[in-house]
Amino acid sequence: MLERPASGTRALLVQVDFGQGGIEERLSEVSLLAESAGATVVGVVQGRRQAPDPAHYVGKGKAEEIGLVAKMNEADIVIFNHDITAAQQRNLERKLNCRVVDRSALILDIFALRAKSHEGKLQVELAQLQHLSTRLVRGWTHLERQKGGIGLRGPGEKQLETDRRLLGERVKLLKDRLAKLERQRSVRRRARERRDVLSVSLVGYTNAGKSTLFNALTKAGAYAADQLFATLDTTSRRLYLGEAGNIVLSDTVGFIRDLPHSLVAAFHATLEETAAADLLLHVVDSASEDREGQIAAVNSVLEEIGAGTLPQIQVWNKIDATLASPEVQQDACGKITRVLLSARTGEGLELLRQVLTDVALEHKAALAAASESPEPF
Ligand SMILES: Nc1nc2c(ncn2[C@@H]2O[C@H](COP(=O)(O)OP(=O)(O)OP(=O)(O)O)[C@@H](O)[C@H]2O)c(=O)[nH]1
Ligand SMILES: [Mg+2]
Repeated sequence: MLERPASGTRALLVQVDFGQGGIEERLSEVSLLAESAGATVVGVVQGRRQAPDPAHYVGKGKAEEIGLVAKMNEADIVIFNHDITAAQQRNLERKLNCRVVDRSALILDIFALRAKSHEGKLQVELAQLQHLSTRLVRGWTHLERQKGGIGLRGPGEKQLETDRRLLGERVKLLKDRLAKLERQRSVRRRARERRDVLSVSLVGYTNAGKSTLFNALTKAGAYAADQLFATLDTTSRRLYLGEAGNIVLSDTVGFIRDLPHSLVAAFHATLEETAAADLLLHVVDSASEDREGQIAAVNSVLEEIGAGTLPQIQVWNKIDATLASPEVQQDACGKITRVLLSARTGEGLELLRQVLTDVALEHKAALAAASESPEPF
């Protein structure tokens, strides 16, 4: 449904500074997003504003500059690293004479490229249709207001109604199928819970190194790459920890700042699985300039999916790039807060294994104590 930038698509990036800071990091992130979608970045236009312009998002002069740079660099698309309204998109496309894509559409696009499992594909399609349906409605009201409905009645209106109805039917079908898969999944999860195995989820910003760490710990061949959203489907593996026995470790989809809401909604089953863990290992790219911003973005998605209060230990990954030493850090009460390691070189991996072993042993002891204590009735 959404047009996908074909590989080799020449993209011009637009980043507007509203005084929120971290512009360099935002620019390098959107470049990586564009490349992850298969595009080649041919230029960047930056601007500065107090607030978005209602009609064109950017001002008139800036729009002209974007048009010029796009033409000069033979750009096929202009990517705004912002969410723009359907009306702004239409106005811009007309003005720039070039296809315009916003940040949400770009992220949805990458998810569409990456989805492998049946469930993942259904979730992405649902998110795309929901993104589209808000645009149909918004586009409609916008035109209605402008032209008092004239020119929108008759066959055109019928077409829009039909599109909306078909869209609604497809959305309902997808939701039903996903609900069925979710029921099956919760049966599997209950079976796992009955075995009283500690379940640990790797969560974190996209590209932090979750899959690399997952592979290093479990020797599984999960796909790890220098791309955003390399992982979409949750993979779980048993991890043997000697005296503590087995735990279940899950590799999950990465988070990003301003994750499109339709995606969070469509992926809520996958995300809920994250929320069902006993412990979260929050993997952080400690070498990123935007480290603190990424940690905050991940914690806010965790809150959104009801996982904000789960026990969490941060794993500061990529210490080979920061030259820090492997280390376990604790707070004033002795609670473990951080493990510094490198999933790539393996430095500090043993420390993390030991931390997990201790948590698993505590979990076992707590379960044993609970089963020994008399039933409440
Ligand atoms: N220097 C360095 N690079 C690392 C380390 N761990 C992972 N990487 C690199 O970081 C990039 C992302 O790694 P992934 O494991 O795919 O990251 P992820 O968190 O699973 O990413 P998504 O699945 O896209 O959310 C890859 O290029 C890895 O090689 C590390 O310890 N040091
Ligand atoms: Mg991954």
